[in-house]
Amino acid sequence: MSAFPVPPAPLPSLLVSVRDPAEAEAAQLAGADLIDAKDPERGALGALDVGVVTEIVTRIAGAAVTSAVADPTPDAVTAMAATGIDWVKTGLDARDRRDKAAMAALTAAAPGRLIAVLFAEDGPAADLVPTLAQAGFAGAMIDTAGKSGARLTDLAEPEALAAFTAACRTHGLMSGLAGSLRITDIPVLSAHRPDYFGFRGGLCRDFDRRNGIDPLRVAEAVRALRPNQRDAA
Ligand SMILES: O=C[C@H](O)COP(=O)(O)O
Repeated sequence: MSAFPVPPAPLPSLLVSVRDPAEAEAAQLAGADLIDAKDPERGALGALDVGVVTEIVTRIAGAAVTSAVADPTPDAVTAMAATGIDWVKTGLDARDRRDKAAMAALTAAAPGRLIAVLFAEDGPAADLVPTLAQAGFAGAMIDTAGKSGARLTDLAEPEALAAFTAACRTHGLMSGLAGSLRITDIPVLSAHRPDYFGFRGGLCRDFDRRNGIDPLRVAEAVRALRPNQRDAA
């Protein structure tokens, strides 16, 4: 046995998607690690106006890490990066996944700060990770494109998720898992060791992602992520 204890693997962080500064503040105060600006009325990857994102950045004021969705064009990514957000997320659909030049143009618009959002509906993603790393993405996550039916766990086999997060670790990319997750998914999916879990609907009133964030559910998700950690208060 080693004389030195092996440090435990870092626990996944909690990303919560918010639509405005009030939700951002509520989610941060409830313990979210990563505040993600997104318009839930506009599907999986609805970008908010840059003015609203700037207000969210100002309201959070460094109390949590921030991210925001941008449309998949260099101009949109540049504009979102200029808000002062930490990370910019942009979707890569099945066609975008094959276009290396377009990927490089996107990452050049937010060097070191762009996260690729892949969709579970497009199939396994592990094989794409080396290409994403080469194109300059800082991270990659899997989400679901559809937000009214199948969840991540319906669309992706555990082996595919494990291969994806492992490939991200190998290639130095931050990894995330999302897609109509519920708090009860956390213990099961934690086995894949993603860097973060992305939530919206599962932390909203009535589990409807168009409703407001429920801070009690955010706090419950934090407890599920850190079962051995006592509340700070
Ligand atoms: O980035 C994460 C998404 O906002 C997750 O949304 P959802 O939990 O409603 O699928």
